[in-house]
Amino acid sequence: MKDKLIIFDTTLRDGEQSPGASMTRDEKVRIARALERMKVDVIEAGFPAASQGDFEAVQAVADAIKDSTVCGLARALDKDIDRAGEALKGAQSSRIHTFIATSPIHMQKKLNMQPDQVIEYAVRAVKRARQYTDNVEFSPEDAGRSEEDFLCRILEAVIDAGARTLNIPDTVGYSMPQQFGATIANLIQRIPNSDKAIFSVHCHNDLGLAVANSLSAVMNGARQVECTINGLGERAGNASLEEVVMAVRTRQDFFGCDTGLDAREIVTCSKLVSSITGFPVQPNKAIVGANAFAHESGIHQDGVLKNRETYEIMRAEDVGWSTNRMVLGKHSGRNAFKTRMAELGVQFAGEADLNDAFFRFKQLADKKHDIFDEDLQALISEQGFEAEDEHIKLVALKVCSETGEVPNATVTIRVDGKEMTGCAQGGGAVDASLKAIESLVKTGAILALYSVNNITNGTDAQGEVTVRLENAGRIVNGSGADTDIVIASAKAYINAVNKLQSVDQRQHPQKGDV
Ligand SMILES: CC(=O)SCCNC(=O)CCNC(=O)[C@H](O)C(C)(C)COP(=O)(O)OP(=O)(O)OC[C@H]1O[C@@H](n2cnc3c(N)ncnc32)[C@H](O)[C@@H]1OP(=O)(O)O
Ligand SMILES: CC(C)C(=O)C(=O)O
Repeated sequence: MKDKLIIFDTTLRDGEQSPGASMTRDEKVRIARALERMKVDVIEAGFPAASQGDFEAVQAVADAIKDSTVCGLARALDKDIDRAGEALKGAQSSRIHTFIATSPIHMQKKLNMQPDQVIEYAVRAVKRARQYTDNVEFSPEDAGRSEEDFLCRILEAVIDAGARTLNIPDTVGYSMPQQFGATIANLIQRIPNSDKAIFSVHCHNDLGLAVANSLSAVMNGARQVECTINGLGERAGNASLEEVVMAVRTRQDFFGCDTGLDAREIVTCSKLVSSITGFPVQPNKAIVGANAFAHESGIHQDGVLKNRETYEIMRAEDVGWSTNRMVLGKHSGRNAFKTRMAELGVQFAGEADLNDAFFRFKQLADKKHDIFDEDLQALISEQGFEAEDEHIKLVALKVCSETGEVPNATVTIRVDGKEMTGCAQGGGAVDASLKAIESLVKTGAILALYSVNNITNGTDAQGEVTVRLENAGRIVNGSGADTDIVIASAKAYINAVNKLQSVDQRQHPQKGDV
């Protein structure tokens, strides 16, 4: 039977201490419910003495949550502890978390207390908290910069006073993983009554080491980790819940313990916290970033298509993504391209067809950062147009358009292998270009419709132009796509002319007709 690692989520308390991340009572309840669905063991809902609003928020979370323990933070002061005790009255299972700083700098400069006085405050606070609940947690704040001997003294005293969880905070993110792990191991070994309490850690990310320090502590006997969704928290944040949980789960061989969390709720929780706080999740964030399970490069995509585990150590579905993603871009290869096309219902007749489409795809990918399904569909439908009786082809297009001047277009087309060039002016670059083409093909058709859709978003998006030509009762639609709207328009017009003339050819075949 594996050891259980308790997950103590402090998104609603330390997470809320991120400048700009404060939450209303109802928002806290919504997040708490999501955490409960994820089977988080302890939810630290706030600091009831901080304000009437936070008192009510903790009270509301305590009333709403049934399966997780609800915790409130309190300084080592009677008034704070009484406030926490009151706020948690309605909880099915409650915990009071009381703390006082133990580092020389905090004791001298902040608290203005002697070490013995700090121990007195701590013991008194734990005893008072025990009047409200058996479940009392004590934290020696700034333990990362505290003397180990003093930590041993104060922790032994608070265990005797009734604390059942001893949380060792690296309050300013100063510790190094090996050193922090050694501290945890030493405390467990040196404190005579340490077996009566669970050791916990609470690491900050000032040097980007919050998760590493937490995991090092787990390796050395800590059995509770305090963490937040998306790593939210004071300054650079706390250890990120999703990273801790998935590291321990993915490397059970290494840690020998696991959490009881339903990790499939992680992504939902992450999105909820991000939307409520307005803190976006960076795309390359482990586990919950948009790119965490996305592959763009051909070699990786090919590997993943052959066997997912070549480049994935977790399954996207196991943390709540619907699936992993193959992102098509300029680094992609044929295997991924063909697979995505098959998913879109496109089968290639043979290797030559695939190569042709793939070549056009790479050309597009060089022009455009993100290739979406719509881009691929446009690519294929264009390929379809070319396969039709396309005896007119666009060779070159030059447009002159400047303020105060009438736009001018020069177009070269190839008609049955013969190049011809024409010029025209127009009301705009598109108008001039279509008139220049018409001056060469002379369909006499009416332009019945012209529409532009940006296939995807962004200024480098592909534009898809549709034109409708009418001539002597015949109607054809043509379309063309390009990152340049004027070129897309010219392609669409020529596509429509090709269709028109192929209809003409079928009805009135005339050799050499343009
Ligand atoms: C590391 C952490 O994350 S700890 C949690 C941090 N979170 C917060 O501070 C958010 C909630 N805080 C608040 O709303 C306010 O700071 C309150 C209501 C708690 C206190 O407000 P105020 O009474 O105006 O005090 P203020 O914040 O200016 O100063 C803190 C006081 O608490 C004392 N104090 C700090 N920590 C503790 C402690 N653990 N136990 C006892 N006293 C403490 C300080 O020495 C200082 O006392 P002083 O005013 O006698 O010098
Ligand atoms: C209250 C304690 C656990 C804390 O938030 C810290 O030390 O960072």
